[in-house]
Amino acid sequence: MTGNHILEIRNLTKDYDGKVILKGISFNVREGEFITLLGPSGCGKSTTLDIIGGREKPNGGEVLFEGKDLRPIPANKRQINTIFQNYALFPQYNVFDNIAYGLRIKKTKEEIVLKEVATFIKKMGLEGMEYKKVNDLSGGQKQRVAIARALILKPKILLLDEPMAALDVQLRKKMQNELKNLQEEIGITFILVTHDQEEALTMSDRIIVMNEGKIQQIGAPEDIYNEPENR
Ligand SMILES: Nc1ncnc2c1ncn2[C@@H]1O[C@H](COP(=O)(O)OP(=O)(O)OP(=O)(O)O)[C@@H](O)[C@H]1O
Repeated sequence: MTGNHILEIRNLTKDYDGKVILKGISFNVREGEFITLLGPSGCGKSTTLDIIGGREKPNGGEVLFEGKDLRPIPANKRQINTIFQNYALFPQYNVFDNIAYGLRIKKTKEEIVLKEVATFIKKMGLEGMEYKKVNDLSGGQKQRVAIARALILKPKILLLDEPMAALDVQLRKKMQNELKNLQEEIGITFILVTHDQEEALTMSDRIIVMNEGKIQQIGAPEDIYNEPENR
């Protein structure tokens, strides 16, 4: 962690059809940090992530990436990728083609695509599965394909929207460890959304506790655990 702020969120507001969802959200994210947005269903965690990723526009406030206003930059031009709960993989494609997708869209030379995909297949422990359809994979394997597909584009920030919510408890623990180790190894910034307190406490450098469109507390896991400002 270098201590520089890769992302600055200032006073974000958002409403859908007159219903206020975000009521002025502000926080900074340091480069290389593992940060978690924790809060109950409907508190605005995913909406915050969608604004950072460029899938939604805020009504007010600013998002700065490396000090520059992100708002005019379309989602596909941001150095930010997202992993969703259902992974949004292409079921008709095999593992290799799913991972290769982003590079091919960018018209990367096939020679480089082959090399890069092979690197990520190895890194994610997916050797031998290259030609399997993604629907024939286990939940954990699907998650690894989704991670490889996102990381191959070399984003500076990876957004993770409840990626482990669909996994059973044992696999969830395993994938939490894997994800944490991977983040430490590659050193890029992760922003995780979860409603699972234990997940937030075990994985994060800092936790942002949200409720009803507001931030209630920001702190290291031990601070949040020892001195919670609410339940
Ligand atoms: N595109 C949309 N149009 C209308 N309302 C929306 C839209 N997206 C989200 N909402 C509403 O905004 C509120 C906050 O949703 P959001 O997904 O940000 O919450 P969350 O904290 O991530 O919760 P969850 O874990 O349930 O996704 C919810 O009441 C949701 O119904």
